[in-house]
Amino acid sequence: MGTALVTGVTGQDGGYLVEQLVAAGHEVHGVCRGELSRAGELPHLAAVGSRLRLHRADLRDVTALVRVIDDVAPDWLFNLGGLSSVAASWTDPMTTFDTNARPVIGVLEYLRGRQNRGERPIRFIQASSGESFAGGGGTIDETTPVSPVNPYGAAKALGHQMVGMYRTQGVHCSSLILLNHESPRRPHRFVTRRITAGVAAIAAGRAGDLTLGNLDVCRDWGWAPDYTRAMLLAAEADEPRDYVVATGEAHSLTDLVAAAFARVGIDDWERYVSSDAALLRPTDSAVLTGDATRLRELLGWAPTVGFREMVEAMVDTDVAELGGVA
Ligand SMILES: C[C@H]1O[C@H](OP(=O)(O)OP(=O)(O)OC[C@H]2O[C@@H](n3cnc4c(=O)[nH]c(N)nc43)[C@H](O)[C@@H]2O)[C@@H](O)[C@@H](O)C1=O
Repeated sequence: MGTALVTGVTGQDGGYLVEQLVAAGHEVHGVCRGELSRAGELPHLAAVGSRLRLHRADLRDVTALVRVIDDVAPDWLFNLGGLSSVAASWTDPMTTFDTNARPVIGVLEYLRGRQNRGERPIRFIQASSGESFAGGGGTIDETTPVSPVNPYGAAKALGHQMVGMYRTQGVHCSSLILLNHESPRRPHRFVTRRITAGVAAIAAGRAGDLTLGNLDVCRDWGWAPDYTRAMLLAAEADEPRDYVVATGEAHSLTDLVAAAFARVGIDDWERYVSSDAALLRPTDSAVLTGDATRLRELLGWAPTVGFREMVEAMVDTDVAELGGVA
């Protein structure tokens, strides 16, 4: 059994990864920015109890982060932390860079130093993003050139590229290029949860409409626990590599809205949905999907939850939270 250290432990992916690591019998440490007690109160983190040990460090303070890594000396370091919203990256590009790019460089430098000193190597898994490749449009694989269209994609692109460079220096580091991945733990600022929570509120009679941006965008929406399982597989693989993590299926936002309303028995959903120009993103790629052939063939990965099942699980959770359909 190994020891894992996870940054971004309070996020959607951090939580699922912790649960999977604990279930596999590993010792798990988590890094979080805020009060440790508040992180420990998240029900799914509280449920793993003493199998998870929390450490406080802000990713913007690379020295503090490296100190935690040095203290824990894990076998695997999963870097999932950082500002993850494309929309927010336009309002705070500096924090986007400081949390998504700078710590990656700092950590890789530390790992290279460890290796040069002959210390036990730590395997590094970086959560990269399909957004770093959005400029080309269409389907991305591991050979697609970097082409970000927003500060988030650019900051993540730098982290991804640094991983590739430090791999040439002998550091055991892999970059997982994650397409959109969702779950009932997805924060409400992301579109899937906005939709499923909005549909649940309409079904419960608590809201009259749902305001969205561009319904024509197509994305490759997968099930978040499948994506954290890919991270574990990459960590266990002897050879470090880049891997695209995606279902390979593109769905429009209209498909998603229709599937969510169908789950609560509403077919004439158009009358509930309106568009707000403030939610449009002019530089957005119309279509973004991924080809996970490498991950499937080399590591035997496959998604376990399809698009409709994912939407339904999210709607069901939101409906249950509101006490059911009116
Ligand atoms: C791969 C990437 O995936 C995620 O970033 P995202 O794609 O920006 O996620 P989202 O759910 O905010 O937008 C999805 C699409 O939906 C469109 N859209 C329409 N109407 C609304 C709307 O009303 N709200 C939002 N949020 N989006 C809307 C929006 O313009 C975009 O085309 C993160 O995990 C990120 O960390 C990451 O790496």
